[in-house]
Amino acid sequence: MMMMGETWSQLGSLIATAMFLWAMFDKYFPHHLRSLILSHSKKLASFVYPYIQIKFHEFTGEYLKRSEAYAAIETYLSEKSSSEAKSLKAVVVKDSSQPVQLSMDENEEVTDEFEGIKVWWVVKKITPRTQSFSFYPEMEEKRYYKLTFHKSHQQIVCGKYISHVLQEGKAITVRNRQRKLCINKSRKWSHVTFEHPASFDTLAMESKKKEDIINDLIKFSQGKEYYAKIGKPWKRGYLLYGPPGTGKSSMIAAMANFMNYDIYDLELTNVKDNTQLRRLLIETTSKSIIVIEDIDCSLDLTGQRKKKKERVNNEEKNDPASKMANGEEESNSKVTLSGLLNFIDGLWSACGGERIIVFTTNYVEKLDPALIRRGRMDKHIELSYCGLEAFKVLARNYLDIDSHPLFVTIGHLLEETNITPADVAENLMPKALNDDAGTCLEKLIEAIKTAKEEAKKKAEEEARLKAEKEERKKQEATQEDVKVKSLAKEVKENGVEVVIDDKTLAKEVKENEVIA
Ligand SMILES: Nc1ncnc2c1ncn2[C@@H]1O[C@H](COP(=O)(O)OP(=O)(O)OP(=O)(O)O)[C@@H](O)[C@H]1O
Ligand SMILES: [Mg+2]
Repeated sequence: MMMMGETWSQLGSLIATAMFLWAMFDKYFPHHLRSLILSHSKKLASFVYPYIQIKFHEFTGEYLKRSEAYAAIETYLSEKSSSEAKSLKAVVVKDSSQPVQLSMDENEEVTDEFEGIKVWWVVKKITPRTQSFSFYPEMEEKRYYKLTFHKSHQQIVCGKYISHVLQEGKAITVRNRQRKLCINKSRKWSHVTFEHPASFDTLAMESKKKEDIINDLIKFSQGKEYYAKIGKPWKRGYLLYGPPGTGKSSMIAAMANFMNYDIYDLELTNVKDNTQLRRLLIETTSKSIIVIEDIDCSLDLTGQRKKKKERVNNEEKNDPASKMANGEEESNSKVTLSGLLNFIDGLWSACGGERIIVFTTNYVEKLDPALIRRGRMDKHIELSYCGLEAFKVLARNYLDIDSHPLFVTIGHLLEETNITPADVAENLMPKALNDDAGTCLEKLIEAIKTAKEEAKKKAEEEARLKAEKEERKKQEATQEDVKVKSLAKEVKENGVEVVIDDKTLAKEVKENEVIA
């Protein structure tokens, strides 16, 4: 069967040849007569062949780079090709969840419709006339897509349809691509396929909070024009904070899966200096989440780098965050707070666009306010201990149940106890083959009771230590008071009339002691 677009195309070529022959007779015709004939012949051609053709070549430019438009068209047409074209070609696609993409073979034609307009696509190949050796034989064979449409639709096709094809082709590529989890070991990013199964459905937290985050992400992903309008780079910062095991890392994975983004897990201690940090940033692609986990532990980001000894005070000695911030963690990094701030919202951070930056921390109060102020970290999300609503999500995930008589007891216990979703999840996992939901819930109840008991003991112990400390302070104060009074008495007895209040005297006595 003769193809519609092809028939017109051949007719067009015929007319073009005729026009060429006319032009060859150029010199035999006087100028005014020649232009008259040409103008009429064009009208005739347009009347007989009222179609326009546009070619999209596979390789373009000086360095014969594969055209993005060609690739987008190929992807866009791949679904239509597999249902319409009789001869197909398998194209291997890198980093895609569909590693083989079917595309139409040479001279195959597919039809497409857009706003009631019919267009025809055909793929053509030009083989070079001279047979010469080439390092890139695939570039020697010049392929192109030819789009044919009626000239009355030129405005819609050139204005809307082509950009629709290119956008949709790119969107399909993004949808099908395998997402990456990138890590910075040395100066460069290396990546593995990102396959974390977490989703907002499996994330245990209050539904209102979850909805709020999802809406925020949707708004961000649709905000290209909005960000351009308000003159801000298209990026958003999230600060996730809360105790260990409350789901901060799981939330990042859920965000990446929801947005279909890559993850760049930035290990600041592996970054040599601010210049390297900037370079790593430039190498990130758009549609990605840049993560800095445990930002409080990553580096000393206090701005002014104080001496270690100055900063350590006794109360902080056992705190893991301060241990690392004080340089007990081995790191040769010279990344500074200002370098990091520049990374987040300096000029370089705007290249690429559509990026989310996430910081996580267990100790939000230890972070420099400049680092997490709104505008830099736009949304602060607290992930906290497990409540009844979060527990129900975990029960559905782990036990496939939405209700159970024991839920009431668990609800009461969770109200009184601080237990992380990680601990709840661990206790919900069946330990033996014949463990049913009831058994798992009972085990969880035991675990919460134990946690409650431990917390009570810990609180009692802390209260005891506090009381002891206060008692010690009181005793010290009394001793000092006695000392001051006896000194005052001594001064009086020795006949020296001193009018001095106790506090000033105590201060003087103390200072004298120090000098001695
Ligand atoms: N909110 C949650 N919803 C679902 N699962 C959770 C949640 N919180 C914790 N978990 C479970 O506990 C495990 C540990 O959680 P996750 O690594 O996300 O905690 P985190 O807050 O990042 O902890 P850390 O501060 O130690 O990095 C997860 O693999 C997941 O199975
Ligand atoms: Mg984590």
